[in-house]
Amino acid sequence: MKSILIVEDDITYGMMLKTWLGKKGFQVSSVSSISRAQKHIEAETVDLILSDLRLPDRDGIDLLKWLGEHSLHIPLIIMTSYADIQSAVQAIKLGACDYIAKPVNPDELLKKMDEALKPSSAAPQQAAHSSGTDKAFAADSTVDASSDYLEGESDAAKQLYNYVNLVSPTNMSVLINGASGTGKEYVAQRIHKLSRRAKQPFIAIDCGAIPKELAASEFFGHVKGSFTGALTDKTGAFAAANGGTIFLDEIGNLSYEVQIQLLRALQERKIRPIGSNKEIQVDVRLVSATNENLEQAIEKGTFREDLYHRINEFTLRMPQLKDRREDILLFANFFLDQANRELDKHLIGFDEKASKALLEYQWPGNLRQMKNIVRRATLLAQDKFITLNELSELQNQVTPSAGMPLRNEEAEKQQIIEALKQTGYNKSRAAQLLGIDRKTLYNKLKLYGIEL
Ligand SMILES: Nc1ncnc2c1ncn2[C@@H]1O[C@H](COP(=O)(O)OP(=O)(O)OP(=O)(O)O)[C@@H](O)[C@H]1O
Repeated sequence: MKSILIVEDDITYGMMLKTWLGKKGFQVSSVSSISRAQKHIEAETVDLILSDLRLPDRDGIDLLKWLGEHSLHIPLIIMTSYADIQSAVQAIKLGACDYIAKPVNPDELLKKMDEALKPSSAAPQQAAHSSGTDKAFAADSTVDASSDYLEGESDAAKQLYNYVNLVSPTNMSVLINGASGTGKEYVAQRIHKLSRRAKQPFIAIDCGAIPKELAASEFFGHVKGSFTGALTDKTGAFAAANGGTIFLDEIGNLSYEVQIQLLRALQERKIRPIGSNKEIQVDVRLVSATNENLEQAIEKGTFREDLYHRINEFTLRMPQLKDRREDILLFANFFLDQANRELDKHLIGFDEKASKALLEYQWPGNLRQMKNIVRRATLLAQDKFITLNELSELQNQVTPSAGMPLRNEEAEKQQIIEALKQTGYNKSRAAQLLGIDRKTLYNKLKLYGIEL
């Protein structure tokens, strides 16, 4: 597999390019300055460099000169938003094999890369972006699968783990966005395991669970006597995670004051325990998770925009279980195996009706709910297979054409919301499920102020 180095200071653009080339079967690294590029080239094999022209420290031309001075014959394609002919000509004179104007046209780039890789390629017949190497790329992404972890085979899962594999080795702050129980913490651990920090600590903090007054001490530690109740010195999570990864779950729950302190710690890479006058240098990678819309929280003024940008250099969106149908039975059987081991049972699987019910259920609580339901069913099952009898929870969802009981307005509103969730917000199907026509559903959405 050919290895490509992208030198680009626009992180989002670099990441996009990296993802795309990764899918084409290249092994891609991305750095954002010339000095980092030099370090990378000294440490790793690079077959081709794609470099921006203007970078924060120096420009692509300097990189070319440096390569020449070090007799490194690595083909380099200049990418430039300022497709000015002068710089391009100068770059080519200095040994760049080509240049391409930004925004880059994908086909044109692939063609130029092909050209650039040809002369030095040891095995030219092995086209780097053939479907064969695409497969190799996918296979790479599943290495390290441990028995307590399942990725899934749906498109949504493949896309998610493609991103996880891309972002893990970087130092980027990752924000994992998704509904409760979708596996956000699992993904955070995965990012840590696949990073260079894997041997260092992974410290998880549930920001929703720590009392407001104690949050700063949890993060940064305190010295004995610094406040009532500080009976001993305490090491905060940042110091404990030094060299490793800190995972802040439900980050939207942090108070405004703690957000300010957190931002400072991230910007300056230094923390000061409460009551101490000594600052401690820390090197921590941040992964955060939320199930709320932080952009809305910013608009409401409850979440700081500057912190949001700090924690969100890369966003991962967790798919809901109902949107990864191909994975439902995989996970159900996986949780069954886990429960078998845990409860010392030997069930074989789910019978046909049970499997159908698993597939039809909407899983509002996602993987966590499924794991609990399967564990309970495993405990209850008398025979070799789990049947509908052990899956009574699955019967509680709104059933088709039940007709909507006009109990009270709140109950009706909740039922509409539930039906919408269960149908992936498809109004026609939700109306069907509720036993009312579409028009009535629209009227009720308006009446209850339900916005989609
Ligand atoms: N990929 C996976 N493979 C196997 N089990 C998983 C996977 N993802 C999640 N789980 C299981 O589902 C449960 C819920 O996952 P997790 O706690 O990561 O979800 P979450 O999105 O962080 O939830 P919350 O928002 O409620 O904190 C975990 O206890 C774990 O057992």
